[in-house]
Amino acid sequence: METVAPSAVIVAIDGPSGTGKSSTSKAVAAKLGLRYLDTGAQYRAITWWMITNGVDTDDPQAVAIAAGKPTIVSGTDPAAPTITVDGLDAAGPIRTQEVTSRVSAVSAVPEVRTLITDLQRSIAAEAAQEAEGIVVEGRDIGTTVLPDADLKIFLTASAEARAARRSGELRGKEAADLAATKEALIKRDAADSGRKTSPLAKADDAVEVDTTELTLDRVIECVVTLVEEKRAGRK
Ligand SMILES: Nc1ncnc2c1ncn2[C@@H]1O[C@H](COP(=O)(O)OP(=O)(O)OP(=O)(O)O)[C@@H](O)[C@H]1O
Ligand SMILES: Nc1ccn([C@H]2C[C@H](O)[C@@H](COP(=O)(O)O)O2)c(=O)n1
Repeated sequence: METVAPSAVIVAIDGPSGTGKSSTSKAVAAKLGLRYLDTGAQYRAITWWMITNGVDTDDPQAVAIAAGKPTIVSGTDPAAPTITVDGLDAAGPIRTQEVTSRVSAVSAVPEVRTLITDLQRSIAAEAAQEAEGIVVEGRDIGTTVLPDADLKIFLTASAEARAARRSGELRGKEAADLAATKEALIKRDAADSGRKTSPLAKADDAVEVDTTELTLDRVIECVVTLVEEKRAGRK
């Protein structure tokens, strides 16, 4: 029988693209001594594998057949998260524009979701047994992957704020204009929210935090407080 450390805490952080899930989750995990899992990176990794192996990402059947082939490994240290595919470091390649534009199609394929969801659950279970717990961020963590999480957070922000944040990241690199960035965000959110299998959604028992007018530090502080309250309430 699996044993869970009595103090272990499982935190699910979901929300649309650019709301601050990764930045917040990493910082909260680091501050509280928890592990950290970026589930978007796993969907990006399998997408990258499909592209480099010539699988047509617009063909759900082809994606489903290939889904079990790559081995994806996530490192969960919030100070240095890692992701490998078949032993290769995929941290850089999974952030390309090509992967970003194809990841929603690949992640909508049920066979892909089943495999990645199982992987996510095993990583969370290991963190609950061997560590103080984990912060898992994504789109369907509170609703599907870890419905019994101790704390569920759903981050939101206006499309304008999210596009401005993303453009700030891209400045000097791809120099994407604000309108195009906003349009791409809205398109990806619509695909992620509209798919049949475990779409992007707020769990009924999630705490919603609108980050539009909040600094990142304020959001981190807010989530740390919610986790600490949850832990204190269990003593
Ligand atoms: N509250 C905030 N105020 C200002 N900038 C923020 C805030 N939260 C996050 N950011 C910045 O916005 C950008 C996107 O944040 P982050 O990558 O954490 O979002 P995300 O929700 O994980 O996005 P995605 O789902 O696309 O991976 C980063 O440059 C981050 O520093
Ligand atoms: N739990 C998750 C996490 C991510 N995805 C898909 C949908 C996203 O557009 C894509 C990339 O995520 P990001 O790196 O932007 O957080 O991965 C999902 O379906 N479920």
